[in-house]
Amino acid sequence: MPGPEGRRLHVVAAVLEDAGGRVLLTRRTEGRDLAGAWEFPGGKLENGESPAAGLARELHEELGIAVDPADCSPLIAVPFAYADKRILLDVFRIARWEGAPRGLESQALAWAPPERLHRYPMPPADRPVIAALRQPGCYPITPEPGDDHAAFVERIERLLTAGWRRIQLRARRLDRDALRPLAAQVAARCREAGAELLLNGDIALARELALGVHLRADQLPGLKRRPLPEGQPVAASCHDADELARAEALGVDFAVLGPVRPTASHPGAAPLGWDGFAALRERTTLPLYALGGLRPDDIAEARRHGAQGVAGISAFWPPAR
Ligand SMILES: Nc1nc2c([nH]c(=O)n2[C@H]2C[C@H](O)[C@@H](COP(=O)(O)OP(=O)(O)OP(=O)(O)O)O2)c(=O)[nH]1
Repeated sequence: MPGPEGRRLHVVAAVLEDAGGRVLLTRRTEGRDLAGAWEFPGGKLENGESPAAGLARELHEELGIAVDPADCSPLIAVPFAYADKRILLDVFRIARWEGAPRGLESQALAWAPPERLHRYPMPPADRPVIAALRQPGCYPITPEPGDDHAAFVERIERLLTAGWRRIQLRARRLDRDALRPLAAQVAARCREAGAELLLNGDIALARELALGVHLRADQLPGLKRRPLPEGQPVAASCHDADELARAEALGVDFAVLGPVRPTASHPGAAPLGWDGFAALRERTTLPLYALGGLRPDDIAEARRHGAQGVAGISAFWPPAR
């Protein structure tokens, strides 16, 4: 593995979507790194080029299309360490272009429906990009439910009305018998709204109620395999490289990494800062939510550091009525 001092290549890549929402992938040709893998079209930035101008150049050279750099909007920038190099995979959505894409370098092209993207063998650095395209950008976490469960459920409904589609129910002070009916009620509301619900920590209850589970970091060493089948989401809370490696080896779907900033809920924890977050991001393919003193409008900054989005409690939870 290259050390942190190793040079980082700035790679720009494009998400081009057709009228039906399909995404253009190109296949890496023989004789290059990662030959045969499908990828987002693009390439290495040249000295002095702005990312959008470099991407327009690459798309013209590789696909014969004309793109105005003003039509490139940032999606996510993923710092990633391969065995022999470090890259920043800087991905942009392209709002419009002129010409029909053709493989001018003998590369195969495929228009992939978004729900099938994960079936194409792609470089490891692309996993968080696909997550940013397909998965919710925010992951609200509930505070403790307290005694008034009806008021709690009403606030969950407001989270759903606000458009959040992936929620963690975090009720560590309720015993399982008290949690079961509340979790079942919240799960029913989430299902109606087409939202995912992950239960903090309680694998057995998640299994019983067919929910997802969000694993605490201290649960990771005791698990030998992913505790729920594919299709039932599994996530993990992580704070360092070891925990991320454990979560990835278990096959979790995504992780929450923090704290990025100081936070009232974890006053003793040393904040990672965005640079610390990005350094940990380099060593894992897991889609990550950044956590710790963040708000929904921090999503653009989170994506500049390789997170697909932000998670949090207080900035998401609606006020009492
Ligand atoms: N274009 C593109 N490159 C990607 C993606 N994901 C990913 O890890 N990469 C990596 C592969 C390469 O190491 C680097 C892109 O560089 P490049 O396309 O100029 O190709 P290369 O390193 O093989 O260099 P060369 O042989 O063309 O000179 O970024 C992706 O989705 N699109």
